[in-house]
Amino acid sequence: MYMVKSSPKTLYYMAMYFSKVSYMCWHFLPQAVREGKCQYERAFGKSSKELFEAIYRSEEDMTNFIHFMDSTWNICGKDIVEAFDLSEFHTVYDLGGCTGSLAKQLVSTYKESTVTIMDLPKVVQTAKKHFVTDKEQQIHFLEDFFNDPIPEADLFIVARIIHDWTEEKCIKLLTKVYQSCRPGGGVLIVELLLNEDKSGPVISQLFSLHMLVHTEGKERTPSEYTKLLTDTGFRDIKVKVFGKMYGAILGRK
Ligand SMILES: C[S@@+](CC[C@H](N)C(=O)[O-])C[C@H]1O[C@@H](n2cnc3c(N)ncnc32)[C@H](O)[C@@H]1O
Repeated sequence: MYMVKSSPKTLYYMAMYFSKVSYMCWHFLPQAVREGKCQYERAFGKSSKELFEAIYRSEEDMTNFIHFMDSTWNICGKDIVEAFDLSEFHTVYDLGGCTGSLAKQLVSTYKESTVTIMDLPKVVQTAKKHFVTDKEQQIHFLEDFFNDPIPEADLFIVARIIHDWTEEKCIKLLTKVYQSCRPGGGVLIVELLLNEDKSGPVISQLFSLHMLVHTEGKERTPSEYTKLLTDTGFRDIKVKVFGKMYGAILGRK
């Protein structure tokens, strides 16, 4: 079910990414801990100044990564979209929504909603060509969330985005989201959550190191996410911990 490439629940691409990319960066864990930074340059000789240029080093690397992203939500996307009742949010933006895997789960649960994905141009191109069919008319695409204006909407999804970036960039993005959010609208953060005292779960701790060796970010506790949201203007923060991999946090404007 999980290892065969053609299975609807395949984790083949995740295994390939971990063994071909993550493993190479983990090799430099001591340096990452000492320097507090990503190890792409040592592992692949590619500067990580533009993080996703390093992650998408080649067409093959990009395709593998976005397949890996896609596969997660085929397995646990339903839990995420049902964590809160999202039926009142009709215009939804999935920022860094990649192939549209979570967007598909959302529109299949909430028939009245449309989702626009904002992602980097080459991801958008590949997603349109290979992942989203013409039948999925509730799904649209736009580009760069850091540099382009984010249009007004009822709900913004930021799944596995905040954990990629520095505090400063997270604040910049969430402030933009707050400004584009309609009054009464919301933001849904989806991430692996650490216990408040950071004593676990082991999977979140491991992923926090994983983020250290190959991104600018880290995993956080529910109160750290709550603070990021309240600092950028959101209120009525609700947290849903499933006891599985990912948790969800909803903030309102
Ligand atoms: C860790 S992946 C998460 C993908 C997806 N949200 C998910 O949970 O499967 C981060 C995503 O952010 C996208 N991304 C990175 N920089 C971006 C930018 N400036 N504007 C839009 N998307 C960006 C990447 O291409 C990638 O799809």
